[in-house]
Amino acid sequence: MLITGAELADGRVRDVRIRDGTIETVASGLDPVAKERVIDARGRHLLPGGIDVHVHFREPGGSHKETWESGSQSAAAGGVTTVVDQPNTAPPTVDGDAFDEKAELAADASIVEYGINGGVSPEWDPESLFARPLFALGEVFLADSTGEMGIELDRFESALAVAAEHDVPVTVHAEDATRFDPDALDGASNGAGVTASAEPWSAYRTAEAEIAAVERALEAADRAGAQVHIAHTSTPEAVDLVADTDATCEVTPHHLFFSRENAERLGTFGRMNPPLRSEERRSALFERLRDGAIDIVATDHAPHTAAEKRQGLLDAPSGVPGVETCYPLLLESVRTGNLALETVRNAVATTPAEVFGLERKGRIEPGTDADLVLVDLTDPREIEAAALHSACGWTPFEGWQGVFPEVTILRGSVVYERDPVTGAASFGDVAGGNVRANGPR
Ligand SMILES: NC(=O)N[C@@H](CC(=O)O)C(=O)O
Ligand SMILES: [Zn+2]
Ligand SMILES: [Zn+2]
Repeated sequence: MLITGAELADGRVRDVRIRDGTIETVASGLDPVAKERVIDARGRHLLPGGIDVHVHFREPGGSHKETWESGSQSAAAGGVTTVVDQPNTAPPTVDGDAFDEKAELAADASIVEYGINGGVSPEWDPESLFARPLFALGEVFLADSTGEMGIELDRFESALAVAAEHDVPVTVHAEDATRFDPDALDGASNGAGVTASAEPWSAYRTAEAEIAAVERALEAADRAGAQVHIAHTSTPEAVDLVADTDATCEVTPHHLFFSRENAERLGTFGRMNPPLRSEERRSALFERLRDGAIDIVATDHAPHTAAEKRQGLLDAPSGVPGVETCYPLLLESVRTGNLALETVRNAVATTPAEVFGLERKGRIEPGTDADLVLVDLTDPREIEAAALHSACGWTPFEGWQGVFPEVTILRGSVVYERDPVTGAASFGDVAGGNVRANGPR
């Protein structure tokens, strides 16, 4: 395949030749060879496929919310070519058998590359788990969230030690439940079918609870000599704590674009852990992304059905979908001049690949996997749930603008294409693989 005349994130205009799933040449003036598919990319940008290190595709056990098929289609349609699935499934991915069950589902249905994380719980079996090609350990929950997998500090410290021994990174859900404010939930509307404001949820799961948990997680990781990555960091204070260490952090699109000021309108669709923060913290978080102080944007794609979310605030599950709207929302911020394109490319692809050791991914260079996204930065579209592919059928970003992929390519094959005229989506006959498939770590 030859992609001609594409602009790269650094502004160079290049032709890119792909052979056997790998980028062979990035140069100017390449001519097509016989029978080669040519994609004329003039006027468009070619970016590395997104690497979303934090998704919940819900299988096994939660396929009414999402499946590997629907979740990976949603990823491909949003320009994401590698996802990392979290362990709070049913059964939780806390032993070798549960890993194997999930790995089989992913191998059968995922149209993007995937990593499968191992989980930590009182029942976890590190021996059988670490005998599998784990992507990472985590998210390790320091407070309960969906799936009630919260663990105590001593178990966290022993998990860090095992992970360090196996040289496996650890992703941490850092909230300290002892610093939640349960009084904030008094009187929270719990009427079924009432989309109560999410505001009490933000008052309950306080910013201080995140900051304290991040501090403790960083100290424990330092003591254990483990590589730690802080999941869905929602406060600038926590980002700054991480910046002072060799740990890494991620922020989600919902914490970059929504704040407590949206809690009323979103109702229970705005309930997630950690919760929405103040507008002041949101804008400070966005500023840190703009200034390159945030390593990674990951979505914490956490679909629940609309019916599940339409319960009262105390009963609705936490979490919002995001894998299909992440790259588009960030590219819209580039189009409107709020983010640099290289910042977005780094946060969505290059840095996740570096942090998690995916040497062949995240960059458009000879010798890397041809995981690519073609976008027209002059052509934003309205985000509509009906046009998205997650099984949950809704998005908190309904009505927002996003720059969506025209073509998504996985290891040299077209995995997703949008008809330029009708906008209809088509998915290629492509199977994603386990990015740690080189056997047990
Ligand atoms: N973020 C959420 O609010 N929910 C996530 C779990 C998690 O990431 O805590 C989920 O799996 O639903
Ligand atoms: Zn979490
Ligand atoms: Zn999560």
